[in-house]
Amino acid sequence: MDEQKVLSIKGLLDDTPEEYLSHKEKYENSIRKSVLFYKTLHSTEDENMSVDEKTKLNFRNIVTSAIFKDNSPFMLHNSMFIPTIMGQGTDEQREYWMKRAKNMEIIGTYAQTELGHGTFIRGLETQATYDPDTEEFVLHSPVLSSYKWWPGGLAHTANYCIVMARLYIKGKSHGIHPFMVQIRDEETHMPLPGIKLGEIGAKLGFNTVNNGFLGFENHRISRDRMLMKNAQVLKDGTFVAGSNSKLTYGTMVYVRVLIVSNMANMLAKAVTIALRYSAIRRQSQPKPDEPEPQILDYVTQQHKLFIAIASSHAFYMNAMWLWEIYYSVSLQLASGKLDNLPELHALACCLKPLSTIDATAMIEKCRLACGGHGYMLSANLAQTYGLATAAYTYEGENTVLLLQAARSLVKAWVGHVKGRPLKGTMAYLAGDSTVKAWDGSIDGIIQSFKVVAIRKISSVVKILQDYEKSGLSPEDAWNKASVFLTAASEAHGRAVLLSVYKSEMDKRAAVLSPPLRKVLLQLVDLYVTYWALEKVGDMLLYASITDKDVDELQRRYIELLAAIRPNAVGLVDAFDFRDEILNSTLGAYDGRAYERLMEEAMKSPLNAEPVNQTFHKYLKPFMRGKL
Ligand SMILES: CCCCC/C=C\C/C=C\C/C=C\C=C\C(=O)SCCNC(=O)CCNC(=O)[C@H](O)C(C)(C)COP(=O)(O)OP(=O)(O)OC[C@H]1O[C@@H](n2cnc3c(N)ncnc32)[C@H](O)[C@@H]1OP(=O)(O)O
Ligand SMILES: Cc1cc2nc3c(=O)[nH]c(=O)nc-3n(C[C@H](O)[C@H](O)[C@H](O)COP(=O)(O)OP(=O)(O)OC[C@H]3O[C@@H](n4cnc5c(N)ncnc54)[C@H](O)[C@@H]3O)c2cc1C
Repeated sequence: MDEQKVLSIKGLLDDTPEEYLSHKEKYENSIRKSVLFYKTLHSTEDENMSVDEKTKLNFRNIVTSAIFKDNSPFMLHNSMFIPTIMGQGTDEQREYWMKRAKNMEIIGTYAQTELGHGTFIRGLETQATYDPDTEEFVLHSPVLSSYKWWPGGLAHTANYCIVMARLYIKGKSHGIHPFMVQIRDEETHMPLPGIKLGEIGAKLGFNTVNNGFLGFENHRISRDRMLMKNAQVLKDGTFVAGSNSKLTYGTMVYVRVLIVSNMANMLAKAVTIALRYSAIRRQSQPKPDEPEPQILDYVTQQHKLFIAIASSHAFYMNAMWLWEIYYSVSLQLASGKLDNLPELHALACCLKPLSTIDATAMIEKCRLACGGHGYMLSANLAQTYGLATAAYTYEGENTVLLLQAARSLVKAWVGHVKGRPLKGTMAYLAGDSTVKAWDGSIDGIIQSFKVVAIRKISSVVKILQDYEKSGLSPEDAWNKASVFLTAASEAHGRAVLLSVYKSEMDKRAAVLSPPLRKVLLQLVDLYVTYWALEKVGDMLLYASITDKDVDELQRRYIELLAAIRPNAVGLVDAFDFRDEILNSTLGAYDGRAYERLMEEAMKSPLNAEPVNQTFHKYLKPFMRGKL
């Protein structure tokens, strides 16, 4: 895909800033641009690349950033509707639906969350009752809380959707399964009979994604609309269970992995904006006889921003590593081999939360590092924050996912104590849990993070066991210990993030030019040292670091900031975001932030006239005491 070609399409980029459009106009404008973009995508698509690959490669970098300061109403079509057909449909269903979906003959979404349930999938109330007489499913929303609520594109855009509903056959529940449901007429786009649709209203962000609600009133669909790769309903109503009920949740694992790479992208955008602005912004005069310095020369500013560059690299390396695991587990699942699914699930339940927690916090720090101009919507930092912070919640709320990971860690540890071998990314738990002496090397610090994880996991297992010995039920013990369970998962996630970033960089270092290797490894050192200082309490408690070692670490950290400073602008330029994609008055490549701020200000509708009509209508009479 030639970005130049896409970005040069007339009408893709806005003349009127989206900030000055109404809620309805924003949506309508997004549809207009999404259609323009997709027409380009299809007109220039390389036959060998699947649309899914193309949209994954390009959609994220161009559509969601360049022509939207928000996400597209088509977002769920690519990120969940298509992947669910691929992962949950039979060969025949895939053959039929993928063709229509890839060609954009239909637009879909993924409707799982309900007004009353998001996290607790087993609590979903939308019913799909099988009628063997007509070989149909009857979809019904029995109560208000069972209305689907949140799915992107559901309100006015999609005409099909994957509905996750509770399957009933002869009065018996068979759990949650995916159903392909047409929700709007393909010609008139009117909601089909028995289907209530609407938009859920304005949000902190995602205001062009068209998140909607969906209620069913005994709406009938044919039997072949249940996606039956993992479980089947035969004509006579016989239910054939899948090898693992959680295979139905496969799309969520896929998206959680996607989110890690998406956070790398979001954070890279934000730090490019903030760092470039910090290079052109001059402020204060620490030295009376010298000009105002670039704010990038303030070490506090470097402390705010350089970790964001390193974190984007770390998330990217971890995401690529996780994708490899995802694809290999997916191949194993296809051949019925399920034993690596729990580890993939646990990994995704660690890395999705940590990457979204860190990215959200660091994007906000990028905004704050730009002072007043960072508060302008034209800087595109607030919107980037809004997009990133949504990922804390969607695709599995972070606390809940960290608790899921804790389930796996506790099971692994209890098994290890009983002599069961540990494997994969949890194998290190069998390692030495005492650090003889603090080894301030990067590998030594990473080892210390592993020791912290081992110690936190083993101690929370002890807490659980003590609670149960005291008479608490396993569920109550789990809830009582849950703060420390999430802390143990975070510690495991940190150890994974650090060790994968280091090892993936070491693999690549050999092929890098010496100057590039030096700079990129400085970022690894900065990342590891930053987190050792952030988690200095854990280091003191579990990793036998002394106050002298901490002092040394602090000095090393400051030296690393100074070492990175000369390459800081080059490092964000290397993310290679076009100005149209950054979509920011502060982050443009030419550094003309002040001129762009003024240009954008003049686009405010209020600047169309020197005196607003409210002066004569309200102010003047008021000020003359005549109101
Ligand atoms: C910029 C644009 C382009 C890129 C953008 C990138 C991404 C954006 C794309 C989409 C985002 C936009 C929209 C968002 C969509 C959504 O949010 S869709 C809805 C998502 N909803 C969820 O994720 C719900 C979260 N809840 C759950 O996953 C489960 O309910 C939970 C696991 C939390 C608890 O379920 P429960 O049944 O109670 O689980 P148990 O604790 O009993 O565990 C049961 C066992 O099952 C195993 N397990 C659970 N989930 C999975 C899984 N997904 N895969 C494999 N295994 C799973 C679990 O480990 C337990 O096993 P054991 O019993 O321990 O052996
Ligand atoms: C921008 C956005 C887009 C979305 N798009 C879609 C979409 O396209 N399709 C779709 O189906 N859904 C979508 N969602 C919904 C999303 O998946 C849910 O919001 C998410 O799964 C969280 O569920 P919930 O909102 O019910 O929160 P809850 O689960 O009600 O969480 C509320 C609080 O309860 C806590 N909590 C809940 N359960 C537990 C537990 N077991 N232990 C401890 N604490 C717990 C949570 O930690 C949290 O603090 C979207 C959400 C957002 C914000």
